[in-house]
Amino acid sequence: MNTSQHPDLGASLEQSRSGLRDTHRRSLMRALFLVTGSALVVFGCLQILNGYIWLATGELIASLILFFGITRINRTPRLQVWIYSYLVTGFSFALLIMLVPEASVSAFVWVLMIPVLAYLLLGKREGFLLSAPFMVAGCITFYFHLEFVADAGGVIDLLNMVLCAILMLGFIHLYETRREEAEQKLFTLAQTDALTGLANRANFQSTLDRTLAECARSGSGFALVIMDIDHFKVVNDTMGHDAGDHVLQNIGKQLTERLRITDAVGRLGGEEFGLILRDVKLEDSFQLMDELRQRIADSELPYGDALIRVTASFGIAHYPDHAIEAETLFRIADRCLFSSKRAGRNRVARAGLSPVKGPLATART
Ligand SMILES: Nc1nc2c(ncn2[C@@H]2O[C@H](COP(=O)(O)OP(=O)(O)OP(=O)(O)O)[C@@H](O)[C@H]2O)c(=O)[nH]1
Repeated sequence: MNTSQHPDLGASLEQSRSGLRDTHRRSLMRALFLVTGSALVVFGCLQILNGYIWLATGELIASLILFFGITRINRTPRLQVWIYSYLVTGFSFALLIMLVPEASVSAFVWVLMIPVLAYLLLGKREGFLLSAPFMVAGCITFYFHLEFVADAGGVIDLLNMVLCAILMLGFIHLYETRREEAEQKLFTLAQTDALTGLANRANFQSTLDRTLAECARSGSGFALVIMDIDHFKVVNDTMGHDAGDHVLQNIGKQLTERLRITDAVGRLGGEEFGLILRDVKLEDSFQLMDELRQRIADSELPYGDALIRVTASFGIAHYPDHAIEAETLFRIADRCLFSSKRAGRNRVARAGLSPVKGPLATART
């Protein structure tokens, strides 16, 4: 049964593991393109004044590519390719500058920017894999650049650089790990009903929308079921709210245990649950729900010294037999549920047919 590992949630988490969310990554890339593109124009002009025509040409061409990138980055489906191209070229270029014998010591501060950009744009795993080798290469280049590493001043410079690079990488790694965990927790909370652990209404609705789209493509059918516990108020009023909560949790468990992994269950609110049964015919979904109804009616739930018995009513709408839109399916299933309740409760009703009679509802302690 598919609840907490909701595919939409999975996709969101996958995006979260790539560093910033897509829209933020695009904004950051645009800002980076603008800043580096402009800086390259300035550097290019300075190189011309210094007489380094080839270097100036390279920098000006790179700045043109970056300005072109600003116009593309918002719409490109290949965001990851753009990010990798930018980071690998940028980091390699920074290393190249550091390798030039006349390079200023200040050029090496860019080594510390490597993990910041890589983690923000690629997330923890890929960010580490990309930044670690470039940072090591930067530190080694710095070592050779110092030349007089044997004297105390050189050793201090080298240690400052290495320590700062390690701390930078470590802190960013820790920060990104915590951020991913917090985001994962928030996603789960936002999509889950806290009491039962099932998908909440919004999560269930998006599963229904996705199921509709998939079934429209594959041509298969599914059933939307709305289930409501009968006279649930009596349980709350006679045994207390905690007993009511206990019943809701137990019913949630019974539903998830009985259904297939490809099916979905959610708590729509109060004592109402929603079920999506994939690849079933109307008649089969009816049989399955009647079996579930009987199982709920037969079970006795221990609570303290008492045994609680409840019954439930069901309404079924079938895609595509009854409707092909989520809203209409919901309306039909709801109408069927209402007719089950009106006919005496503890029943299953499907659209187009009259409710099938079952034994009367009971709530007994
Ligand atoms: N314990 C508990 N009770 C809840 C929760 N959410 C809603 N309820 C209660 O569920 C009850 C629903 O009552 P009604 O809407 O009258 O429905 P019912 O008593 O089940 O009657 P029918 O649906 O007509 O069979 C109310 O007493 C609500 O307070 C919850 O999270 N926990």
